[in-house]
Amino acid sequence: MGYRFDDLKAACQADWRAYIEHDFVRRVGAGTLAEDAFRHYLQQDYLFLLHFARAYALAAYKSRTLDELRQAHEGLKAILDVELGLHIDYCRTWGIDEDDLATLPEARATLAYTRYVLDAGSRGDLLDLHVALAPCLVGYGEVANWLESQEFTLRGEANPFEAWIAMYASPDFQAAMRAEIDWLDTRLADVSPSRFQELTTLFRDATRLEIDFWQMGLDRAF
Ligand SMILES: Cc1ncc(CN)c(N)n1
Repeated sequence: MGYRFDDLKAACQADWRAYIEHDFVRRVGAGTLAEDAFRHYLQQDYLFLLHFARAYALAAYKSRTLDELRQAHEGLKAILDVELGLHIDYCRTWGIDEDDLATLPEARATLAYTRYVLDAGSRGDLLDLHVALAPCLVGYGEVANWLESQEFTLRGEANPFEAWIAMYASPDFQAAMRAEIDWLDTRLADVSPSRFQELTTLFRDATRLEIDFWQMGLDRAF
């Protein structure tokens, strides 16, 4: 019997729930997050996305087939042309312009998470890299779905974070999340128990670094 993406989540259930249901996320849903905490998060997320674009470029380098190269190219385009573009527009509505973004100091949580993923991808193969990237892509899709299912979530214009939730609940983002899960399900089906343990460590570490990223926003930490 092969492994699936859900087995990775099941192996790190407590960390995964702590990530998806973090206080930062709850306050975004309820519309009660302090504005300066959200602004700090948005600024650091710009730096995060730049490094994640590099991770997709690394996925291209690690590719062995034309299909894998195309997949890496699509991932890179999705970050550069869609998510980063939306992010820059969205930052503007929060009073942060592109020049401010270009000169931001990098917080430790941003540094730790992004370099961890790039290192995991450099040392390992394409599957290691995808597993290290999965909490990012799959996690935010799940955060949006979880918020949409919660009674405390304030919908519509009354919630200052509505557009942020909508971005990750959008059909495009959800489709990208499902495609990533399908790809991981196919790859994980063939791995041995010891390889699955190695991948679980990567997945757990990346999930814990996502938790630190939310906390960095709440604490306005550098
Ligand atoms: C920290 C973080 N993790 C995930 C995502 C969703 N791509 C993001 N924008 N920022």
